[in-house]
Amino acid sequence: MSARLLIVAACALIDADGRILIAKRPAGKAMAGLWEFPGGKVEPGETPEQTLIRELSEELGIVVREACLAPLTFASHSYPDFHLLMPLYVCRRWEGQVTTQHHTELAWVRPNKLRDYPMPPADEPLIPHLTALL
Ligand SMILES: Nc1nc2c([nH]c(=O)n2[C@H]2C[C@H](O)[C@@H](COP(=O)(O)OP(=O)(O)OP(=O)(O)O)O2)c(=O)[nH]1
Ligand SMILES: [Mg+2]
Repeated sequence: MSARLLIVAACALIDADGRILIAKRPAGKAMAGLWEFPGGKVEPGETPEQTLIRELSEELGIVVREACLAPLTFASHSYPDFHLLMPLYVCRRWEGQVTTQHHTELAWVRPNKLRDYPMPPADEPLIPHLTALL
């Protein structure tokens, strides 16, 4: 069996208090209502870092520099219709105010509270990496 491989770049923004930004996926999209790390599909010709700079601007209205994106870990998860490969970056420095341009809701959450927010199944193995980091 072979599934389409989808590469999605995602980012955990971390604030000065060590809280992580998660965002509720909008209604009408796959996995609506689940909490995710902002980001999106890596488009043809993009590096994952370029994808994140674009997506964080589109989705949150902030400006992120490539030097401020640090790779942390990745998710590799088979959904029924595709296989998700999702590098997760962390970012502690950005310009502008985080605002919702796309998601239903945003939350700044301590790593030990992430399990209170339902996330896509691909994301669950990422949580211990964030707990270890912070
Ligand atoms: N951004 C993001 N996507 C995730 C996470 N976990 C997870 O399974 N996904 C899945 C959901 C989607 O099937 C896929 C792509 O995410 P997306 O909807 O953000 O893609 P995108 O921003 O490019 O949006 P669009 O062009 O489809 O509107 O990755 C996560 O933590 N963050
Ligand atoms: Mg997205």
